[in-house]
Amino acid sequence: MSDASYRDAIFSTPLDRVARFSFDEQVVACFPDMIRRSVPGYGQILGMLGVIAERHLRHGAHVYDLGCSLGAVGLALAGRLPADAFRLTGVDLSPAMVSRAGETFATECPEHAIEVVEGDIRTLDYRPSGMIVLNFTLQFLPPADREAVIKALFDALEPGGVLVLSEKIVADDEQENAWLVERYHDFKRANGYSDMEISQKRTALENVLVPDTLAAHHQRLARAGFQRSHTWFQYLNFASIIAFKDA
Ligand SMILES: Nc1ncnc2c1ncn2[C@@H]1O[C@H](C[S@+](CC[C@H]([NH3+])C(=O)[O-])CC(=O)[O-])[C@@H](O)[C@H]1O
Ligand SMILES: O=C(O)C(=O)Cc1ccccc1
Repeated sequence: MSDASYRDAIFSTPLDRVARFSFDEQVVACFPDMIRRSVPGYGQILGMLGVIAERHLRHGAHVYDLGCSLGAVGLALAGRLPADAFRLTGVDLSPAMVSRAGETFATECPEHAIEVVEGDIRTLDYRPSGMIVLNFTLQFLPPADREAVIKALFDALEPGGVLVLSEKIVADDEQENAWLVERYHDFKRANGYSDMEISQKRTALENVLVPDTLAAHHQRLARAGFQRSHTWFQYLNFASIIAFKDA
């Protein structure tokens, strides 16, 4: 398969009926462009994941990248840490994503111990790990399934391990939320998306990407057993949390 990446124009023509958003071949082909133009702070978060791994990961520990898409998290870690510093398993439900990610690691960082597996993070048999990353993935699980996954990740983490959870969020306060969503749409417009693209994608994501509040995330992490969790990044209605399992 070609590794070409295209500009995201998926919602640029008027559709009679907007289908539910899915991570199919069409999305895979333009995914790097889509996520960079649609997720405020995406590049900054990736850069910081390498720094967090340097600080918190025991040498040689195992890392999970859950909902790895094209492998951006693994590439960010491999760009910053030597090959013997960690082993990584990327997991994704989309076969199109998994095959492209596997090819990318083989060409970009063949020395690093990185594997990609097709699987559902709700049913995976987790191995002990030092760091687990959910970079904009939990938001796509049905809300009722999220608690059990976070509990399973707490159990899989070794003492002293960290979970990094990046998510689109909704603010508790209605006015604050309206302002954040309006400015988020401005952000997309500034990145070249038309009003029609913004509106059709919004429809496609309804009931597919269901955001939680930051408070709901922190409470769920605490219920799962995490002793501490901090919001370390927020840019409009997108945020990243780090949660710690005591050593
Ligand atoms: N149940 C599931 N099990 C496994 N994977 C899933 C599941 N549900 C959805 N996915 C996968 O989660 C990924 C979410 S994208 C992650 C970006 C990446 N982390 C990045 O840092 O570039 C975020 C976004 O597109 O906003 C997709 O590849 C889905 O196939
Ligand atoms: O584009 C959006 O509206 C988003 O919320 C971000 C996003 C990015 C990539 C796939 C799905 C959602």
